[in-house]
Amino acid sequence: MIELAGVGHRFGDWVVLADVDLRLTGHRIGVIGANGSGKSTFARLLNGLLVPTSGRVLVDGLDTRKRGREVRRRVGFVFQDPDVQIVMPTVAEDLAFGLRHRDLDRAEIGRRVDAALDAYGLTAFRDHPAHLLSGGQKQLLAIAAVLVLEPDCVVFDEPTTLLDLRNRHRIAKLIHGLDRRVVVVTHDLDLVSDFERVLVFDRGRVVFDGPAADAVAEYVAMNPPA
Ligand SMILES: Nc1ncnc2c1ncn2[C@@H]1O[C@H](COP(=O)(O)OP(=O)(O)OP(=O)(O)O)[C@@H](O)[C@H]1O
Repeated sequence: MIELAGVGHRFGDWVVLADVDLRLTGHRIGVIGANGSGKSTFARLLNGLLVPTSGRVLVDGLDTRKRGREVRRRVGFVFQDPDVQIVMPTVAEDLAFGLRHRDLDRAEIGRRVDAALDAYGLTAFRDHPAHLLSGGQKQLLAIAAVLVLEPDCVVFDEPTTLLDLRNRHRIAKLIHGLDRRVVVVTHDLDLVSDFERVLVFDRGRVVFDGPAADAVAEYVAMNPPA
């Protein structure tokens, strides 16, 4: 359970988020809204990548301000650009990286890496230099590297923006098939079109919170053609 209570965030004097009170229940939660409306900032608050300048974010009751490490074990984060997330030279090493900081022996790490390679269609690329993968493969690897750590919830910040249509479909399918809570920030309205809950952000506030079709209609109505 992720809960935001009286959350606000500013960068210097610039108010980016204000008065956000939410309980993130439900399996799939979309986040849409205009450029600069605070979506990415909101997403980063959910696993303590950022801590709010006012209010509290609690993950299973743990305050992100004090318990960031435990929070990040529960809530994984996938960045828009996989290049900022891929840290090791090869695909298998990158998948193993996060697992090394867990209390697991080498054999178990190997088993989990093999399972992740298989699950995400990356087995043929096991020893491939990660930086030479295609954009779509890199995004798959970045997602796999988060999922291999088995977080309860995964936050995606614009996961399809840099992808061609084929890879966009691939990532959309993967997100839809996940058996854990997902929070997806996106301008790709189709990606969240069947989510049970979509938040619409406008100038740092949540202005709508409801089923996808209604949220998208609200967002479209807020932005009529010029
Ligand atoms: N590190 C930072 N320092 C100062 N201002 C920032 C910082 N990060 C974001 N901002 C500002 O905060 C506001 C909200 O940014 P944010 O990235 O959360 O919006 P967004 O809704 O995700 O936008 P987009 O759809 O364009 O990605 C913007 O005005 C942005 O310029």
